[in-house]
Amino acid sequence: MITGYGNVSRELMKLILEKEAFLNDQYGLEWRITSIVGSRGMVYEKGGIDLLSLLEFGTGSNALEEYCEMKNLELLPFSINDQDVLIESTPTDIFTGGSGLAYSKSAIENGLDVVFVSKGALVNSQKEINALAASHHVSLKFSGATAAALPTIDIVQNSLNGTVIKSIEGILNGTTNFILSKMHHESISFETALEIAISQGIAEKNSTLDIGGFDAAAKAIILANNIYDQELTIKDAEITGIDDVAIKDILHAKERDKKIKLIAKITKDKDGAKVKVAPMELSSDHLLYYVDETNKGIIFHTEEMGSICAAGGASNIRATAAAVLKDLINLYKGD
Ligand SMILES: NC(=O)C1=CN([C@@H]2O[C@H](COP(=O)(O)OP(=O)(O)OC[C@H]3O[C@@H](n4cnc5c(N)ncnc54)[C@H](OP(=O)(O)O)[C@@H]3O)[C@@H](O)[C@H]2O)C=CC1
Ligand SMILES: N[C@@H](CC=O)C(=O)O
Repeated sequence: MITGYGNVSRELMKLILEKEAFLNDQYGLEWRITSIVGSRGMVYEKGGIDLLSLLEFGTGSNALEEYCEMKNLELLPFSINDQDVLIESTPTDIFTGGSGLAYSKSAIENGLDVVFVSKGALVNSQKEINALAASHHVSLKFSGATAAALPTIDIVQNSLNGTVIKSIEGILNGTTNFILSKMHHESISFETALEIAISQGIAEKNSTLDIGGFDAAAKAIILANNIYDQELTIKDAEITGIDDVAIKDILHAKERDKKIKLIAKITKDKDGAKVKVAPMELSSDHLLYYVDETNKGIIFHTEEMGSICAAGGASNIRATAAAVLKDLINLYKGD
């Protein structure tokens, strides 16, 4: 079941169709998507939605309505039927959790595992969601909500088990990194670079979430809450976006072989974890200096393993869909 039929969900359908044989051969997995929920209602077909036909239309409720018309179906009110997993991909509401919170709670209460692409539910209510999931014996995955194709939470939950993570710093938002890179390397204006990011489908529906640093903060909060067992929300983060970064600031940094990057920092002291997002000048001895365009990067500073850096995982809808597919595979392989 999918909530939110936008760019990412549609790309996921394409991936599932393209990789159908591979998923079956390699992992013994076969999925049927029986429900897709848009803001105007839900398509439900017990035997599975005809993805090839649906892909003939665009995205959103218009596409769902056109599909229903073609198949002689009605859009139904949201309900959960016989599904195993929800992929939550509605627009992120970082201040209240929005529809993503309502859909995911309802899914968990009905025994579905949840793969989060949106961040609102987790940023607002991670503890409540974790407790609900535990009481209903379901699993949660959220790579899509924690920088998608850039591995972050997977590293924490696998590669860093047993270590003390002292602090984290990262470039967690592709849109702002793209804008800053285009300004730095090509002297493209802020506005033009933002338009390109929007046209590529990587900016949030409300792009002030990217520009204002809220999206990076949301991802950092989800990581901080999971790593340090905290209950931070967006109100607890100190956030400065790139709104006030002017081309003269970029050029001033460039003259001194520096780059301005939007950096999210997670620190922990005796009072708990703190999240801070702000534009910073990085010099070329900083690993994140080399993370350009829509790429992202993260450095975990650990007590036992030193510093571990992952970089790449460019923000784009195919890479995000692939991160969702990875979560689905990791949920069910070996079942
Ligand atoms: N794009 C990206 O690269 C990435 C996106 N994400 C996250 O994934 C989520 C989806 O992103 P993306 O696909 O780009 O966004 P889109 O805006 O393309 O898609 C979201 C879809 O949700 C639908 N929608 C809106 N309100 C509701 C509602 N109440 N119930 C059901 N459906 C609703 C909208 O269609 P309609 O209203 O017409 O039904 C829209 O098509 C976001 O939360 C984003 O933060 C995460 C990682 C990367
Ligand atoms: N808007 C985000 C994409 C989803 O998380 C970004 O630019 O990285």
